[in-house]
Amino acid sequence: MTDAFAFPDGFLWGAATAAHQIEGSPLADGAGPSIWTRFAHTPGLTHNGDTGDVACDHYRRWKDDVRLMRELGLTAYRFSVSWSRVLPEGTGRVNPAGLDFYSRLVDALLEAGIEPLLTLYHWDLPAALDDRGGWLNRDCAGWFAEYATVMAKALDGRVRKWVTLNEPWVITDGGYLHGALAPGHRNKYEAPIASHNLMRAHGAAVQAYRAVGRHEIGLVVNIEPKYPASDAPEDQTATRRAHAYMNEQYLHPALLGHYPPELREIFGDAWPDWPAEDFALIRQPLDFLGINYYTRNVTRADGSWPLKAGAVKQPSATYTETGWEVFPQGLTDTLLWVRRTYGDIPLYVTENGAAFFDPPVAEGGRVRDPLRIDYLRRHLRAVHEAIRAGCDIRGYMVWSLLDNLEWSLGYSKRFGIVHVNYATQQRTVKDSGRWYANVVRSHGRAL
Ligand SMILES: CO[C@H](O)c1c[n+]2c([nH]1)[C@H](O)[C@@H](O)[C@H](O)[C@H]2CO
Repeated sequence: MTDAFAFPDGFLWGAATAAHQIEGSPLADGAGPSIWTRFAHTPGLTHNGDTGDVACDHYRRWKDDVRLMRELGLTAYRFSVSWSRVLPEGTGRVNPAGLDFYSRLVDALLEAGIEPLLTLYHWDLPAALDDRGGWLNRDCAGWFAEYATVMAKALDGRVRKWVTLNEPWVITDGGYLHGALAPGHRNKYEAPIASHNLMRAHGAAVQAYRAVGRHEIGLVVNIEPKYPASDAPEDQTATRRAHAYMNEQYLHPALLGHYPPELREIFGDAWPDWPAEDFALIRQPLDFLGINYYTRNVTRADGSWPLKAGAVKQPSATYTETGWEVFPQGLTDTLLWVRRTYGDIPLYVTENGAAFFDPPVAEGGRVRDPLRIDYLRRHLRAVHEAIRAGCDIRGYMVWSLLDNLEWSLGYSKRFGIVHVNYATQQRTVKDSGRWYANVVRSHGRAL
């Protein structure tokens, strides 16, 4: 086996999931509802009316799933905590059964030699806090800090890698600007406020963690590199606008202490003058960044609201079931851009994967998913190229361990390296899962 793809010692090989997408039992044992409990039970808002009431039944099958991770040889597992399972009203009263679920999960991971990466917020805000304004209420920073303190006191030491938010861009663009995600608002004036408050909450949670925790905390952002469709000035400026809106809007305040100027141009009178002290709160020293990468965007100027920038389909490219171009070079470009722009902060690829149409489980329990193997192989090679170019990349989490609830798309899209039969909850390791296990075993050399 060549050392062409030797990865750094200690590089973490993992898989990622999120509470609402896999756990099920959203109201079990004293848990409170989240905005996704409400959103999915609102007719017409999710594919087929799919909800997270059962999902992958991970709340009850977690021991089997940890066993599965151990069989795959994973050395890390990124998961999220359901805030309203632990704090049913979002603040105040702690639900011991909720905290105990995550404590037992973490102990089982450690027992299996798997490093937990814990995401505090992966989109499932307690409904009780949404009733108080949710991310539109500046008090959310204090609510999130209180929740971070509860979790750090309970788990820090066993959990040594913490993430505050998963993808503030998707939370805002989906939940407050375009309305495709919970809480389903479509409001150009609300979006910047929710977005800014999310980042204030991120900063407050980092401060709260550091008052209790002794390990590492970071932020996870989705980055979609933008490539101009032409040299035409309007396409160049549209590309710049899209890049600022999706890729700089969160890393700039978190790491540089200011927003890119294009945001005022995009939102116009909907972009407030933020209090200067907010940026001191938002810009907290971070131990790492998590980068979620799926695809790129070839961008041209168009009439879309409010960005006036849209994607140009690439005729010769392969596209996934979610309509995303397969473009591994974009991952290398992204990782190098982050290092160039924000310095040598340690990085994890905290999500990367693809939904393809998977055939049913064949006789003998095989799921042939060659397109996913090709996608993962090419993207892992792209990670290695960035490492060779000097990026300090410390781990890779495939999205996802299990087929799961793809938010508003319901169960129609399968990202897992393990197939889930939702009727029987039978797990079947796909060919991509066996392939990934071999890559992990060889520490990347089998790429
Ligand atoms: C816009 O793509 C984002 O980077 C993105 C893709 N994904 C995500 N963020 C979320 O973090 C996951 O919960 C999704 O299940 C996953 C697959 O859609």
